[in-house]
Amino acid sequence: MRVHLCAVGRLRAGPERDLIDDYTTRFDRTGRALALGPFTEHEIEDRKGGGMEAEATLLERALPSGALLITLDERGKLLSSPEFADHLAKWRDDGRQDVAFVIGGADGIAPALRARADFSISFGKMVWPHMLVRVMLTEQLYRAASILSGAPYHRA
Ligand SMILES: C[S@@+](CC[C@H](N)C(=O)[O-])C[C@H]1O[C@@H](n2cnc3c(N)ncnc32)[C@H](O)[C@@H]1O
Repeated sequence: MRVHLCAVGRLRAGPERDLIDDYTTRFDRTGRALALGPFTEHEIEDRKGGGMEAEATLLERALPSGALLITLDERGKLLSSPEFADHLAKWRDDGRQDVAFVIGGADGIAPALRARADFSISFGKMVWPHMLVRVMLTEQLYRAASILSGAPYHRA
């Protein structure tokens, strides 16, 4: 199952980029034997300042057709890391070819796009900067792959 991240904003070189590259490299390596990955990032940018509606249009365009749509949203579902790993495994075992995680911009994800999500994940009730949410998601993807492979990275 290919894993996509569709996110608002371009992440330049720096600590967040380094962390994401590290976690996604690890995820791809660990996920290969589990039929998880590769990971692909799709960054969108609305240069006209059209807000979350314009961003939603660009995000929709970036979504691979037929992908399972998962939004990252503070109003979403709280999961433990093993539960997240179980969800990934279930989506893969259901025969999904692509799963796309969507992270919004400063104003969040437009309600219409949120409404059509297959699932929504919360990293807690607090609002995090979107670039940090990218880092957290990629770490959790690597952690999930480690859990599913039986590697000792995750200690509950
Ligand atoms: C700065 S936040 C936008 C917050 C905005 N008030 C909203 O209503 O979504 C940018 C993006 O980061 C992600 N995000 C921020 N906090 C999050 C959390 N606690 N759980 C999951 N995703 C979060 C969401 O995708 C959000 O669209």
